[in-house]
This record gives sequence, structure tokens and C-alpha cells, in this order.
Amino acid sequence: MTDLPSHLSEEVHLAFPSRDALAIEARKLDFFYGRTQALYGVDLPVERHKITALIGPSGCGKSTLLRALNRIYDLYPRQHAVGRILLDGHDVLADRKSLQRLRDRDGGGDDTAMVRSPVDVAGLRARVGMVFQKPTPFPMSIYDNVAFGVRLYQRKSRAEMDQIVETALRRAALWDEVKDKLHSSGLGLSGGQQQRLCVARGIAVEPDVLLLDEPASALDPVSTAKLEETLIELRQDFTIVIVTHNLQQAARISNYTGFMYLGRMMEFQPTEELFANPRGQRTRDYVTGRFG
Ligand SMILES: Nc1ncnc2c1ncn2[C@@H]1O[C@H](COP(=O)(O)OP(=O)(O)OP(=O)(O)O)[C@@H](O)[C@H]1O
Repeated sequence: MTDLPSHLSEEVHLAFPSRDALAIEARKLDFFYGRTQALYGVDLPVERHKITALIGPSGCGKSTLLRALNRIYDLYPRQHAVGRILLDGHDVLADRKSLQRLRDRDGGGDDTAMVRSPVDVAGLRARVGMVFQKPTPFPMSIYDNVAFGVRLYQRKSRAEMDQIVETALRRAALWDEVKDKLHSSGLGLSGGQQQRLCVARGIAVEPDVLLLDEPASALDPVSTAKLEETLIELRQDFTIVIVTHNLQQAARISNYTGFMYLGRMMEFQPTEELFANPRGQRTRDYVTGRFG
């Protein structure tokens, strides 16, 4: 890990929740795109049943950090993380090495090795779901969109699946708008509805953690408000991490906020504290709109 330049190290202020309360945690995480380092020794504690927001200027590493938490970067060549990501105290990155060892021993990348891994990647992504910036419904019915992930992992009767789909759509505050057209295409919904459909698809598999990467950036103010209400409701059952450029949004919905800068976690505080009393000069400048 590269040390923090001294002019920045004085500005690091991290007030972390108790370790027992964490659903997922990054510790001393470095991240590389090929040889380019994008994260430097980042710590991120994510408390259970809370919303944690990541803010910071463009290119500071928010999306990279989010993508590391469920190893979605594994889908891309030459991207790798070094450090620890603990899900229920279980190191998701260490398992990557054991998975690789199993594959090497078995002479290739077959799925048997994957199944024997303590945390297989598909299983990890079921526990740590993700909603992207642009709504990404699959080209299939609303019902099938929500049932999709569940079918990957579990066998359910028709009646059980109906119940799962209804519950997920209710929790995503979309049920009333779609209950009479469950078998129409998800692509026929408005942008805001599509994004709530993606939330419903994400929560239908009952993940521990839901990651959202600027989920409202393509939405109008009314859809944004609805999505925010939905996320606040979902906090009762899930743990949420959200990347946002919208500081008011972070202030409105999150319990904790992390301010990132140049690939570092500069400040992490309860949200009210970070906005009312930012400790570092750079955090202060960012939250008061002096740069960004
Ligand atoms: N696929 C990639 N290949 C190489 N470098 C990348 C790649 N994706 C991101 N980066 C670099 O990693 C750094 C962090 O990018 P990241 O997208 O995580 O920032 P961000 O804070 O989410 O930015 P934004 O707010 O603009 O979305 C940036 O310097 C970016 O250029």
C-alpha cells in the first residue's frame, strides 16, 4: 500500500461503529485496474440495518469500493483487490485464493471447484446484491425479473414463488403499480419503476447487503423521492450501501457517510456529524460545495 501523502494524513478522521454491529467490512483495501491503483488502504465499516453513503469527487474510488464488496470486478480481466473484506467475519478475498487453489488442483476452472469453495462467487453475490446506476431490467416479464435470482438458487413451488415476487415488489414499493400487469415486460415500465423493479429483483433473494451505485442519477425528482422512501423502509430488513453524488440525498437517507478522496477514505462519521461538523478541511470544502 502506498502511504498517504503527509498533507492528507492530517485530515483523516474515522469514527467507526462497533465491529460486532457490522454486516460487511473492508479493511486496508487496495484495488488495482491493471497496474493503476485506485484504492489505497481503504477501511469501510458497514453497520447492519443502516444506510451507509459514500460521497466524494468524481474518480475518488466510490464505485470501485462498492464493486469490490461483492467482487463483481472478478468479471473483468486484470482487476484485483488486496486486503480484507469481511462478511460476517468471513474473508471474502481470502476465499478467492482458496477458490483459485481448488481450481489449480482440479486442473482448470470447472464449476465443481466453485461449489467446494467456502464462499462461491455466485453465493457471495446472492448475499451482497447490487443495483446499478442505470435501471437494468432483464428483457422479460416483471414477474420473471423478480423471480430470476431466486430460480438460480432455490427450487420453489409456483405458489411460493408468487408469494416471494409479491413480497419483493411490495417491499420495493412497486406492487400497487404493477400487480395487474405482472406478466408484461419489465422494459415497459418508467425509469423510476424500472429502478424499483431492480431493487425488488435484488431483495427477492434476501441478501444481507444491498449495494446501490448512484441509483437515482437517471431519475426525475418524484421517482428519486420514491426510491429514497423505499430505501429507508428497506433498512429495517437489509443493510444498504449507496454511492451518491447528491449530498442532500446522503444527508436525507443515510446513517453513516464516508467521504473519499484520491482513493482514500478521508472521513467516516455518523451522517449528521459529518455534515454538521466535518473534521477535515477537504471534507468541509466538499460538503459545502467548494469543490467536487
Ligand atoms: N475500468 C477501469 N480501468 C482503469 N481505471 C479505472 C477503471 N474504472 C475506474 N478507473 C479509475 O479508478 C479511479 C476510481 O474510479 P471510480 O469509478 O471508482 O470513481 P468514482 O468515485 O466512483 O467516480 P464517479 O463519481 O465519477 O463515478 C479513477 O481514477 C478511474 O479513472
